[in-house]
Amino acid sequence: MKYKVLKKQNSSKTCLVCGVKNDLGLKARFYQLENGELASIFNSKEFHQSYPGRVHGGISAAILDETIGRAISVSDETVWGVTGSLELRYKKPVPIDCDLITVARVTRDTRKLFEGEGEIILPNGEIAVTAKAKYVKMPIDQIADECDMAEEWLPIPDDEPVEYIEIPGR
Ligand SMILES: CCCCCCCC(=O)SCCNC(=O)CCNC(=O)[C@H](O)C(C)(C)COP(=O)(O)OP(=O)(O)OC[C@H]1O[C@@H](n2cnc3c(N)ncnc32)[C@H](O)[C@@H]1OP(=O)(O)O
Repeated sequence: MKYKVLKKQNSSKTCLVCGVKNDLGLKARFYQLENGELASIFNSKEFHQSYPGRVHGGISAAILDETIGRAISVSDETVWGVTGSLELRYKKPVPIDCDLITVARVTRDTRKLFEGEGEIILPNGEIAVTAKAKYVKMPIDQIADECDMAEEWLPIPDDEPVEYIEIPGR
């Protein structure tokens, strides 16, 4: 099924997952969808692998952590949080050299915490990895006290604007 993109989220400069200047990172892009979910897209590279040809489980954990954590911005972009817990189930190998879609949503939102779930979906529609995570809400200046957000948290120029995202298997 195809979903309309309502907004492309900002990215940071150096984050392992979204950092635009981190050449060894995933350079993932994050898109808010019309159905309230958040989708991320990244292309897995050889240097993300564990066994030959297979994305490292820690990389899958990282993309799920960030996609679920960012899903809170769909309803409130002033909320920031740090990961308190992350539980994963690795169901299928995730291949390298592949455009991978991760989709996430918030399942619980309280004054102090939010929880969410998400999955990495393979191009053939199979769900490769699922995760549930819990975040403790925290003001951004408490998470990163010496960070200048105007320099660190940037809109990404849209060379090729993405208007719709097809989520395989739906
Ligand atoms: C939003 C953008 C997406 C970002 C995605 C990526 C995020 C990251 O990678 S962050 C890096 C990894 N995580 C961290 O560095 C966090 C390190 N840990 C900490 O700073 C602290 O342990 C912290 C803030 C999680 C909790 O601090 P603490 O003083 O224990 O909090 P406290 O006020 O006692 O607890 C608040 C609530 O959170 C719950 N909680 C605390 N720690 C955890 C935990 N690890 N897991 C689950 N729940 C927790 C408590 O049970 C409490 O709930 P309740 O009031 O209902 O009992």
